[in-house]
Amino acid sequence: MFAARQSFGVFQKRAFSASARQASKVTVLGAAGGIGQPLSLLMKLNPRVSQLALYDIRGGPGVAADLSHINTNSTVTGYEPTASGLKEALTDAEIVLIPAGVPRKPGMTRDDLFNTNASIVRDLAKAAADASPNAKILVISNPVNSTVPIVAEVFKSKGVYNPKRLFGVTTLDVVRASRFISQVKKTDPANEEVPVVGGHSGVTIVPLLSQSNHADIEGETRDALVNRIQFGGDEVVKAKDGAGSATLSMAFAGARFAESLLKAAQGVKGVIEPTFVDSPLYKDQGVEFFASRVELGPEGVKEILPVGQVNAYEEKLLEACLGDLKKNIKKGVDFVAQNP
Ligand SMILES: NC(=O)C1=CN([C@@H]2O[C@H](COP(=O)(O)OP(=O)(O)OC[C@H]3O[C@@H](n4cnc5c(N)ncnc54)[C@H](O)[C@@H]3O)[C@@H](O)[C@H]2O)C=CC1
Ligand SMILES: O=C([O-])CC(=O)C(=O)O
Repeated sequence: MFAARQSFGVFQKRAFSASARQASKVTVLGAAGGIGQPLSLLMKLNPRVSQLALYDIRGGPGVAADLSHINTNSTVTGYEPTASGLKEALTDAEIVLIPAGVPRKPGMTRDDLFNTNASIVRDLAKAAADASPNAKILVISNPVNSTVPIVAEVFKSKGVYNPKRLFGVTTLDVVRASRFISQVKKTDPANEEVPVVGGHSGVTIVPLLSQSNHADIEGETRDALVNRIQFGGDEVVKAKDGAGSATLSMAFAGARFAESLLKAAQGVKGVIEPTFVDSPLYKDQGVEFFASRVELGPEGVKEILPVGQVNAYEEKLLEACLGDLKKNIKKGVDFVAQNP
């Protein structure tokens, strides 16, 4: 008990000095949704955030009024679903989190969401390129493998694209990998880190168990674990039975990634997160975006770390990933070319 209280005190003290260092406005687009609400709550609890701007096509001001009663120092503002509301929400943002769009129902793939979510993300990206061209853009809306290239193309068309500031949020995959491996090995997930590279759907999700604490996992146990990490999203979609996909674990993961970016911006060194970015790693194979471990810095991406050594099994997983990923990326790029 004493140790727990003591570490809480240390956390509070560090958090206070961080918040005193720099004002950080965080904007959430899609803030009234299943992910948006708990994600906004976690941002309201983050002492590194000074201003929280909440926008949704419905319900933004209500969520903002509710959260604004929480006794942390940040201000919370909800915006009307108008062009000027969106512009105000985005102006001066350091971080823009985008969980706007429809979620899956059982039987759907993430790619089945493309027709609806592509135009939602394109339009929000246009507004962000105009109102907050220097913000770090964190794309949660699926299919991430395509929506991130959509944002890139929109920013390019407006002459404000900076690949260091665009991120597909794949943190949930590493959160799941850490939890699932700890269940297999009966360990504390706090001590389990499994790099997950590639993209964010099915076989494009490539867990590198050989780089975890348990490189010895083999055979059926390995196959089942890899499959569970790749299709963890489906597990939740099925259990929710038509009521959507992961929201609470995604809010946790999104808040972790935003916190890492804020930390790096506020001077903390050595912050590393896996994320889906404009990446040189497989460009020679025509794959422009790829998730890998990335060191974050004040500008966003500081250094994209290599995939590292993989075994023959993982080499095969990577092959399958790259084929699908290339198609998903092209679909996003083509969409903006055909529907500017
Ligand atoms: N990257 C990841 O790991 C994950 C991504 N997702 C994706 O996140 C997205 C959101 O999921 P949920 O929050 O569960 O859905 P939801 O339907 O509960 O919430 C989406 C919200 O977006 C809003 N919205 C729709 N169009 C908008 C627009 N043009 N501007 C602003 N807001 C708009 C809706 O009004 C709604 O409040 C889905 O596409 C889902 O597939 C979900 C889980 C994990
Ligand atoms: O599975 C989905 O549709 C939502 C998602 O991306 C995830 O939970 O990883």
